[in-house]
Amino acid sequence: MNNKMLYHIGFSKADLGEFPPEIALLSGDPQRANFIAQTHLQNVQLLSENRGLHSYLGDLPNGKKILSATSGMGAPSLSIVVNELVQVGIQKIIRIGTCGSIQPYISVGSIVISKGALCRQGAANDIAPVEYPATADPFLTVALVKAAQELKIEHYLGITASVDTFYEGQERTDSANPYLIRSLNGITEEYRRLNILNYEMEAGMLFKMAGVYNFAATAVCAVVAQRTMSEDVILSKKDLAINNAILTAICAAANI
Ligand SMILES: O=P(O)(O)O[C@H]1O[C@H](CO)[C@@H](O)[C@H]1O
Ligand SMILES: O=c1cc[nH]c(=O)[nH]1
Repeated sequence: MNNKMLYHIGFSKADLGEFPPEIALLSGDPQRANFIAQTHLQNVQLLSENRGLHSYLGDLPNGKKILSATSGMGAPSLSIVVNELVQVGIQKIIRIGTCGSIQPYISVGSIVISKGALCRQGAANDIAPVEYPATADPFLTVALVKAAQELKIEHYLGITASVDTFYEGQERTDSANPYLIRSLNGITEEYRRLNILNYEMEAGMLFKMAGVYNFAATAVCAVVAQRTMSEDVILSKKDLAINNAILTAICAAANI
């Protein structure tokens, strides 16, 4: 570890000041990283906007330093960002994402906290063998659950399916691709029966990296689609769901 500027995230350890943060809140969407910083942090400093990977340094209301950063979409982009965040000293990562529920009882607007992931992500095989477990840090995960309980936010704790594609990999047929390969036909129903709660595209990679690099990670995702009913993202409830995930992560971060 040194003070070199990291090529993709666009800042160095030295930019994090005398008391650098241990925790990063990691959003797929740069606008979410910005919103978290502007709405929930104090003394906010923009670190970089390189390649749309917006990163902000700020303080939680209790004074704890924290990063709000962007992973981009999918495992390859997340792997680059997380590698560089660890190089600048980050030791705990909470992914704040969006997801599609695949269980009929998990509605849009609620949140899913991942205790582990089925990792169907090609890039993750560069980190560890396919059999390597993609598990969340138990302490960070319990902190998320306690926060959701305290805030009275509807939440579900369980296993997430992390896949590489939003359309084919999540068995969407309302797309430009007229053909879904046979191995993906029926995959959502199979996962539903295997007690998997939701689809998203980063947690599995994050959890495998955490195991191999030896940092702590967890994930909370806003439910923005209900895949037992429709393939669509429900835009009218998206902000509510995302706010629920953010509030939960901020409260948990203050307590870890
Ligand atoms: O909202 P984010 O954090 O990007 O997460 C989800 O949204 C994207 C797809 O729309 C994927 O990155 C998926 O994991
Ligand atoms: O259905 C969804 C919604 C958000 N993100 C996903 O990956 N899938």
